[in-house]
Amino acid sequence: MTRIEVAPTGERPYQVVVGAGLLGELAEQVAGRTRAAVIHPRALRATAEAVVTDLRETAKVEAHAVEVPDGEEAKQARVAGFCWDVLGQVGLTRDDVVIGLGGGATTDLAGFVAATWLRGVDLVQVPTTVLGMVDAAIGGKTGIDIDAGKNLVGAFHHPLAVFADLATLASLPANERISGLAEVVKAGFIADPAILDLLEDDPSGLRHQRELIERSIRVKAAVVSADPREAGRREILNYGHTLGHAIEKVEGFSWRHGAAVSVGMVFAASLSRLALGLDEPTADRHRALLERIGLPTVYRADHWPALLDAMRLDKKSRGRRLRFVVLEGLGRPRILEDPDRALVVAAFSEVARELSDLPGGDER
Ligand SMILES: NC(=O)c1ccc[n+]([C@@H]2O[C@H](COP(=O)([O-])OP(=O)(O)OC[C@H]3O[C@@H](n4cnc5c(N)ncnc54)[C@H](O)[C@@H]3O)[C@@H](O)[C@H]2O)c1
Ligand SMILES: O=C(O)C(=O)C[C@@H](O)[C@H](O)[C@H](O)COP(=O)(O)O
Ligand SMILES: [Zn+2]
Repeated sequence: MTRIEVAPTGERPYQVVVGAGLLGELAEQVAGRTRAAVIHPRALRATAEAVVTDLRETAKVEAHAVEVPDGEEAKQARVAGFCWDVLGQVGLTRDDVVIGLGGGATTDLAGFVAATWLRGVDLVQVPTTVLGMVDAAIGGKTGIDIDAGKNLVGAFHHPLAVFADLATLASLPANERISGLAEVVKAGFIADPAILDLLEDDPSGLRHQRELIERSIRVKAAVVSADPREAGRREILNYGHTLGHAIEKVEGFSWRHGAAVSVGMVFAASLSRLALGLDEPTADRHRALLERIGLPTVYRADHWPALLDAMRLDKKSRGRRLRFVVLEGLGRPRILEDPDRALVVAAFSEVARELSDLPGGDER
């Protein structure tokens, strides 16, 4: 078992525990509470039942399963409302705890519910996807989507602990694992290039899975510890996300997050080359690696006006100015303020394809 500390300035420090079979650890964490609400997606009903039984029998906690839709469908105001109603019915108090069990969509929702219920109750995150383990469950960003865009409503609310149980990944579909690898690649380009070497050695991410997960967690833990509320440095975790989130919005949240971020990183690498002179081998390494992993690297050209509109509501924007995370070099991210529009269009043209030239299949 590995324990990685997150020590956000001004907040209580907590651990990300990585291992296989962490139910006992979870029971120990919540023992002493009266109630726990385990928010989980439909796909994890059996796992949630096992967790609830264990919490009741081992930790003597009155645990309740709260089932929400799978994936992004859960990140909606009406689903948060459903969860609040259930918490009201079971009488969850400020001494009790919300547990987010699932992928990033579930942990984002559960975190938001915990942040808002009674103006904030304790939260424990149990990510069950690669993406949730390396990114979403850590760092306290919680939220939901609205028609105007991705994650536009939310709160910062750090968990008490994160239990990344590698055994849960056994049932994860391959396309979800691949989507999660996009955030692993992001961690590689912005902070830890050894991650890129490991993925180039085995693009499935399976042979080096544990090392990839732990290295990515360390990147995220270091960044959010230094800047828990995104006053500055934390923005680097948004590499590839300005265009990525816009794609998710324009596609009605039907694309996987990692797939959208993958296209967004190829775009950001092109912008880095055009605006800052990022060296070509590093820029080209993005597309080459993401394609080998099986992630998309192109997007339909005709959606550019809608993407631009969506990017204006990105949380990094200030007034009318767009801001992007770009690379000066490998592992050297920075913010690019209000770049010349011609450069942004030129970078987009490198990922843009006519509809007839787009690959078929379920690339998203
Ligand atoms: N808060 C943050 O810092 C942060 C960081 C990165 C991403 N995110 C968010 O995370 C979300 C994406 O998360 P995700 O990629 O984990 O996808 P997801 O939560 O949508 O899960 C993908 C699918 O896999 C199912 N699933 C989850 N665990 C499973 C398992 N072990 N076995 C079988 N099926 C399982 C889910 O029910 C869902 O259908 C996006 O909404 C994104 O915005 C948040
Ligand atoms: O933790 C962060 O900070 C991130 O930006 C991590 C991202 O991978 C993640 O997708 C996050 O939800 C994006 O946040 P947002 O503030 O751009 O909505
Ligand atoms: Zn992300």
